[in-house]
Amino acid sequence: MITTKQSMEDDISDVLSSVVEDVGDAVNRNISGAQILQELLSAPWLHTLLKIYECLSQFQRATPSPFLPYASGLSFEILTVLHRAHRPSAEARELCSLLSSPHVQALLSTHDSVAQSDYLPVLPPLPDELPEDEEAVRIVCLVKNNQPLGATIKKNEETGDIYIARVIHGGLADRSGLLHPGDLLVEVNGNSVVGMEPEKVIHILTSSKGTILFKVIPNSAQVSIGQKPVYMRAMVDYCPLQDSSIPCPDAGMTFSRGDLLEVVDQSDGQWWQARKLPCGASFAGLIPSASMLKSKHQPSQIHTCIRPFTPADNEEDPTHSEDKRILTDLESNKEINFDEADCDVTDGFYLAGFRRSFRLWRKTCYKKRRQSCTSCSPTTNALCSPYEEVALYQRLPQEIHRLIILIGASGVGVNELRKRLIKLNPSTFQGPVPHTTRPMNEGEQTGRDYHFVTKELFEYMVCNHRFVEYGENRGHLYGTSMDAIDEVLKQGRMCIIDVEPPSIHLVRLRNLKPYVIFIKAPSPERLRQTRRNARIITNYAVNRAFTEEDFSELEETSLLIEAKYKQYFDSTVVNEDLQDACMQLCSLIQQAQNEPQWIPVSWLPTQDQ
Ligand SMILES: Nc1ncnc2c1ncn2[C@@H]1O[C@H](COP(=O)(O)OP(=O)(O)OP(=O)(O)O)[C@@H](O)[C@H]1O
Repeated sequence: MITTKQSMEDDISDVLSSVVEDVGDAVNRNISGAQILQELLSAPWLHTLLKIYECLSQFQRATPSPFLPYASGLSFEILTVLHRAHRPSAEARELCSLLSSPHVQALLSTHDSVAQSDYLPVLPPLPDELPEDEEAVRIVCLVKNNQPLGATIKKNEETGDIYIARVIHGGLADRSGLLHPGDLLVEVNGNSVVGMEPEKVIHILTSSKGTILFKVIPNSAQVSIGQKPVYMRAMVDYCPLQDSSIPCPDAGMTFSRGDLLEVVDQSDGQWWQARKLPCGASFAGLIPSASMLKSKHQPSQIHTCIRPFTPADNEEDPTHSEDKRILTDLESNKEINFDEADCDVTDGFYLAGFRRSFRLWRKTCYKKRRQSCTSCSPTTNALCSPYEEVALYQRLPQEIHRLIILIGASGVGVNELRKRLIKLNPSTFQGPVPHTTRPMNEGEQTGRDYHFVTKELFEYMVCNHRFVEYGENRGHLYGTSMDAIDEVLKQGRMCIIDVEPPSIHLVRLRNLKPYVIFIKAPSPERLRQTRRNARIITNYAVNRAFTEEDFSELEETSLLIEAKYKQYFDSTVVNEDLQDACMQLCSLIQQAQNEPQWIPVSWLPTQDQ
């Protein structure tokens, strides 16, 4: 019967072909309507459909079945025979090496598992006495692998009941879909757990091997809402092992400032579940919620200045009161005017912001800086929100470029790198023209060398928060203004600035969307090797070689900046070889401008923009 049916299906297209033929004959005999039927039946789509149908029926009939369920055994036998051979041929040796390779053996073993339908571990039989009401109790059988179970339990002290407190996202319990927070645990592996201490239950769980059988009463109020992950940048460090309030330290996740976290569960007001990105772990870990973490971290007491404080900072600047300021050029042993140009022109483009006078105000003691240490410290700011919600953002071609900020310890090479970048492509990269209250020198132009302004105007700009940074040196004020940055960006160029780390938060603005690159000092040995012929500018001398004290201070400051501000860094470049560092910077900047990057959600364009 089946055979007849199959052969009928086989021949169905032949039958149809003959129908077409017959209809063709009918057309020849001028039978009405036959023409239409013929066109229909000879349509290519109908033939394609029939072909597919035939293929499917053929596949259904020829269900593949294993020729031999024990391919590994056969391979073993062959290998034994080959090993026994006295003088095996080249082919036999090749076969021997093929069959003993781990890949082939794994393949054969997989073949055998499939052939024997050995997909799952054999589960123990369900208990005989199942209650009538199936909904009342759920029997859950989980097969333990090397992963933790991924669930925490808690005890109701009044009733002695043990509940599932939390199911870790992506863990074994979560993937089973059978255990949920609030489920009442009745038995584990046949042991009643009612009234038992949670530690004892955990002991049963950890000491069980293979399968674990749970009897639970499902939480009837349970609502499973699939939460959309939220992405956060950690602004503080966290270690669950040092946190006595965490309900289960083993389930906790360590993170440090700057880490990107994918928060997958925020249903608990105190403990969230998150994964660190880029994602290595398949399951999440417990982290304190923002409010919880905030309550743990009280703002730190003292603001540490980033440059180590030296005794010289306490001394009055000897040149401060002098009208004519002098520096010594150690190479030529000459006294030089401190306002002497240290400028450059490349391809007709003027390199602004590299004047000695401008760079020197930063080197004056911190007491003369016009920033208040407490208000400028981003640490206090960061502690206000231990997580910063972020989202992927890609700049659109019509948008202005993101502001590029280089951060680094004094002397690490920030100015050198910035200058090299601008020289490399002056029509793309540019620095902002600084403001100063010092008088204009001969040959200088306002808006090119500096924006020369009156003290009153400078102070007015300060009051209106127009400066990213400003300071005083030898009686004159110097600063980098927001307007100067905007000017570069509006010209369609990429603005590259370097700021002192405490000023980062002042430029973390939606319109600038800064991309911060930390210029890191290389290892102590490489630092000394590479800077053998380098020259630095200090408060009293230009072109002075690095001293051992300079190197130590640079290393210390570099570490300090990294430790304190890394949550603001989008990337890091180690300035070992200048050319390499410059190339790395170029590629990072291109990525920042043209590829998706994580930015705070508060910087994302709003709908009306
Ligand atoms: N990778 C490097 N290899 C060798 N020399 C370097 C390297 N990077 C920078 N230098 C040299 O080190 C000296 C100091 O660099 P630079 O003036 O750029 O420091 P800086 O970080 O801008 O410091 P400051 O903020 O104090 O001005 C310069 O002579 C510079 O050419």
